[in-house]
Amino acid sequence: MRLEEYVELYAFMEQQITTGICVIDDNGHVVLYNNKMSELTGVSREEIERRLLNELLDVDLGQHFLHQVISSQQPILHQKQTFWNKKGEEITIISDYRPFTLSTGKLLAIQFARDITHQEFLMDQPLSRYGAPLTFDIITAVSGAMQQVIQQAKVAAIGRIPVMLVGESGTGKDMIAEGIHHELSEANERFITLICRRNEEALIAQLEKYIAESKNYTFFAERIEYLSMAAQEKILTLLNEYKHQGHVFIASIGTDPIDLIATGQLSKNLYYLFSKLTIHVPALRDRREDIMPFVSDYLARRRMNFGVKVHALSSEVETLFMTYDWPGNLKELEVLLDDISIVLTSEEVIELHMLPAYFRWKVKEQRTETVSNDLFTFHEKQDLRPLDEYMREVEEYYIQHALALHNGNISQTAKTLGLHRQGLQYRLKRK
Ligand SMILES: Nc1ncnc2c1ncn2[C@@H]1O[C@H](COP(=O)(O)OP(=O)(O)OP(=O)(O)O)[C@@H](O)[C@H]1O
Repeated sequence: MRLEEYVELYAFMEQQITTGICVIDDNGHVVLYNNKMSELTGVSREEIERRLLNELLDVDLGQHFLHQVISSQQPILHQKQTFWNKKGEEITIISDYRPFTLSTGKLLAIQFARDITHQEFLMDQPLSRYGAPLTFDIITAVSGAMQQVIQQAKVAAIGRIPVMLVGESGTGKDMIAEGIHHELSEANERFITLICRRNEEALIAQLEKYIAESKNYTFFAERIEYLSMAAQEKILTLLNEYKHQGHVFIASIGTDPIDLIATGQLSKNLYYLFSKLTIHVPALRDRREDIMPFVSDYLARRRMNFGVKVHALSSEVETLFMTYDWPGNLKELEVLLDDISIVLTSEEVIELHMLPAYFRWKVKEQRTETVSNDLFTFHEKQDLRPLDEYMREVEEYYIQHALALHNGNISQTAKTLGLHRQGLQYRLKRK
């Protein structure tokens, strides 16, 4: 085939393929953007070509990764992202980012984005970030309190007892529920998460479908207090109706069940049905011994999956981690480590200046008197960070504050901040 014919064919294929493709050059300009990518982001090709990617996209479609690939010349694979595109649609993709050098020496980075929005919607549970079944071995449980949690969870698994997991957000109740599923005396067909924060009609339909099957399932109703009373009563009826089948039922709540019942957020009868065994999962601040083992485990996974060298925290960072209160528990620690590691290449130790500004602010807020100013002043060149990165951290901090002042009410917060509700939701979720 002649070169021109090949180019013609290539152009056709590039626009027909169902993988989103975005290519940037080493100046951050978008040099190729196919139809599928436009469909995913809601931004037209004409709008985007020859412009700077981060100028155009309110959508963080992995600019960090594209820039990182250009500078490191190393591929980054299998990155899952959920975002709201310009048309307000929730999209989930899995991307590979690869470097490419043209014969002219020009450096490019290519993103290949696989659209898994539909599968994600149909899936009963979020993709496990461990890439392996979530057994008890994966859970960090060095502290006596967590060892006891695992012990109780194993008893529940052996006896196939309904369990209520009680604990703050981010303590890993979902992992314990899945751990129980993998430890069952006789294996169940599947672990099905009923996400109570989403559409409750869909949730009831999902439960109705599976519960009537002859196969045995493990149902995990995550944060059951988010359901309306009517939905809770419906679940209760279904569970009673099928209680003689071999299904296993687990539920979680975020706070004390007695308070939830008193405030009308939790059905007393549903609570009794689940709480043959109630397991309290302690907050991270009450089991600080689990912090460093979790960090070591996280860094080991990072080294294995991304080929980075990081293996430790500096003593200042370790002290900070051990004294901070972690209101978002292990999930907060994990997200922070994600944010730090995304920019790591050859560094071996995480130093104080690598901590994102939003985290320094949070620490400062918690302990205004005790924290040294060093955390917030940028007097060394190495403390400076790219402006867009810094501004995003400021933005996140500001939004979190505004939300707290509005008691978590998204509509009111969005109004105060002059954003559409969807825009605020996108900003909250892109973390
Ligand atoms: N003990 C743990 N060991 C390892 N990872 C943990 C542990 N606890 C939490 N994590 C991390 O935090 C995530 C769980 O956080 P998640 O917010 O889902 O917890 P949760 O208690 O189920 O919260 P929610 O009440 O919001 O449903 C896991 O995906 C895991 O990555």
